[in-house]
Amino acid sequence: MQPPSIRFNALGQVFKTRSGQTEALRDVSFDVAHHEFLAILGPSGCGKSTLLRMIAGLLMPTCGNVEVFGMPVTGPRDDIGIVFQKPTLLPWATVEDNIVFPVRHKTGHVSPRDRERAQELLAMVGLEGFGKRLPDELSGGMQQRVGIARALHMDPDILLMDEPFSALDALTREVMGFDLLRIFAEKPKTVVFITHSVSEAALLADRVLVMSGRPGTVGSEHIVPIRRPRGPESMKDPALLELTANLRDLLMTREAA
Ligand SMILES: Nc1ncnc2c1ncn2[C@@H]1O[C@H](COP(=O)(O)OP(=O)(O)OP(=O)(O)O)[C@@H](O)[C@H]1O
Repeated sequence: MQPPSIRFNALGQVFKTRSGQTEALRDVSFDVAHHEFLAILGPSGCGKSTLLRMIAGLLMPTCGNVEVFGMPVTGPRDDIGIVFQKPTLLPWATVEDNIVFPVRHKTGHVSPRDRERAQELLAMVGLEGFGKRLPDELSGGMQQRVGIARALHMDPDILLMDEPFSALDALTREVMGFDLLRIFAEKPKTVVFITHSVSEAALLADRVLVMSGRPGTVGSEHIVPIRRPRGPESMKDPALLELTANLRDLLMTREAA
């Protein structure tokens, strides 16, 4: 069996600010298995984004540690891709140039193969033929697809997604969820996916962590009891509906607390 891709060891995070200190996370321990899709749910401010930033090496924990592939994280790494709530594309660069931006940033040049791969990824995210457009010429959903293609371009082993669909309308969001299922079925990755949508978490993930807070800690974990491949019909699966109802109850209780 493969060792876990990500491991949190008794991790804590205290932010010190001019107005005092905030204990954002306390004693967080969990693993994310190789090619597991883990969704994280939890009340606002319980530290979900903070967890992602620590996996990505953008923030160091104040106690405990986070390991990626068995090594403590000490800084940003190339084998982790990140998709944020907003795609933050360079407005003056074409869609294709945005997708190859990380490789240009890392190596200083872009090869014909890099451009070919950008085209393949555009097709994969449903944007074939849009490579020469500027971001402003695309809808919010299309821009978010470009952000996903950019995160996949360096073929990262781990993909971190922080509420990637929260700025989208409900229908686009649902379509993007099904697209993600297809993309990861073609090319499995270890994914950590933060969302406030219970049904999105249950549809996409192998396992759902529900955090409680604050300080945030792991409240409970739930295996998603439906098989892959998944699609629109999975939304009607009684096991998924039961899990969704349970998660919703849990979150309501936690939000109220
Ligand atoms: N750089 C920072 N400096 C000070 N406090 C911070 C910083 N980053 C996060 N925090 C605090 O840490 C706590 C957790 O924040 P975080 O953004 O991780 O929560 P979250 O669960 O992702 O919230 P949401 O669901 O609303 O996006 C919050 O109380 C936040 O104010």
